[in-house]
Amino acid sequence: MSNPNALIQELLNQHCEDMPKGSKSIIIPTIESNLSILDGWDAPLNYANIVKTFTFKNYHQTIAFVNAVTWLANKEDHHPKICFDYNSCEITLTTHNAKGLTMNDIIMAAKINALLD
Ligand SMILES: C[C@H](O)[C@H](O)[C@H]1CNC2=NC(N)=NC(=O)C2=N1
Repeated sequence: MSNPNALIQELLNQHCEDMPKGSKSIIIPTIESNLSILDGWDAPLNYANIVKTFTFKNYHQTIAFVNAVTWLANKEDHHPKICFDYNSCEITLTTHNAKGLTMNDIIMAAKINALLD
């Protein structure tokens, strides 16, 4: 088994790909092995999506993060659901065109975590 940092770096080196309508979602073992290296991300809804809640000190920090995530989403053309409050932000990733999870969601999760490194 490769070291987690190398696997995360591999994800960070990748970019989201175009997923036409009807694209296949990834299988549960692939989701689980990636989640085991992605700090804080869970698949609570029967692997339909992955979710992580980030917490911050105040609204300035929260919206700076939200702005960074929206910038990344447009750059990668893969758009998460973002719910935020004064000091927290819940990100939900799924691939609408696959009606489930694809590697785009895994890549985005790694890139979102890296925003806070
Ligand atoms: C045409 C465009 O690339 C697609 O509609 C993209 C845009 N962003 C997307 N974001 C997400 N989360 N799922 C998609 O299927 C998706 N499709």
